[in-house]
Amino acid sequence: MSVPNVVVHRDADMLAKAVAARVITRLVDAQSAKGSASLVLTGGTVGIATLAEIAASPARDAVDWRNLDIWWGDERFLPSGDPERNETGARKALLDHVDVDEARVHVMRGPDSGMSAEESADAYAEELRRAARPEDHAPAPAFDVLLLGMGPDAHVASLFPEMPALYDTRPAVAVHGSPKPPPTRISLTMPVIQGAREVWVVAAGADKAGAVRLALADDSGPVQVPAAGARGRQRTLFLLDRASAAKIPASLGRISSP
Ligand SMILES: O=C1O[C@H](COP(=O)(O)O)[C@@H](O)[C@H](O)[C@H]1O
Repeated sequence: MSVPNVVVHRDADMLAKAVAARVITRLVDAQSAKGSASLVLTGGTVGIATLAEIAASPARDAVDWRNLDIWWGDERFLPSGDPERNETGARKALLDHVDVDEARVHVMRGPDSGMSAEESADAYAEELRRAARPEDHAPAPAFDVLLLGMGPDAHVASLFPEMPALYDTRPAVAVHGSPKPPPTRISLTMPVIQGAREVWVVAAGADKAGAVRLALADDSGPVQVPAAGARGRQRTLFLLDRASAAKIPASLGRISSP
């Protein structure tokens, strides 16, 4: 697993713009190297703002959108089209504006599919297994970029502190009793997150400062601090605004943009 690098931007708006530019560059590089790329989306405030900035970027069509697999780190278990679904936010902000191949948009199904949360998680786990290649050495693809938002409680995806999903080794799981509404969710598990080539944790706002500090502390464990387990195989980035970076110890290296 890689050691996190921290990059701090002026504010949430600049953060979303800068992450959007990074996503575009990383996808273009991956597609140049191997023809296609994979991107895992997150919900949440900065996550969706980043997608809107990708859509607004003049460089957005440098990405070959049809040669991209799109996955989600988590989903709120709500019917298709519900405004609280991460999928709905992602479609509105980005996917409705670019020429994606629907067959490569891997949504986590909601209750309108007729599936229970467990069945939906199992179906997603199966889809991940089918997409994994032998060189991934895992029951899920080694995603090029896996984006994660983070809550003030340090949750990432729908992995909340101390909850059973944090011990699960299946690729995807149903989460019940989420402390953040809605209570039922589907989430990738920690081994799948840690199997991604690059994990980028994106956070903004003073309410996240304590969680950011804990997520970067050497002595935090992922059961109490799920974001402390958010590490990629090759690269981990914590992409922050100044407010969320305010409690990081001065001794921890970081790059600050103007
Ligand atoms: O519920 C969720 O929350 C987190 C963080 O959201 P934010 O609004 O505090 O940025 C998000 O990463 C996750 O995907 C989502 O389902």
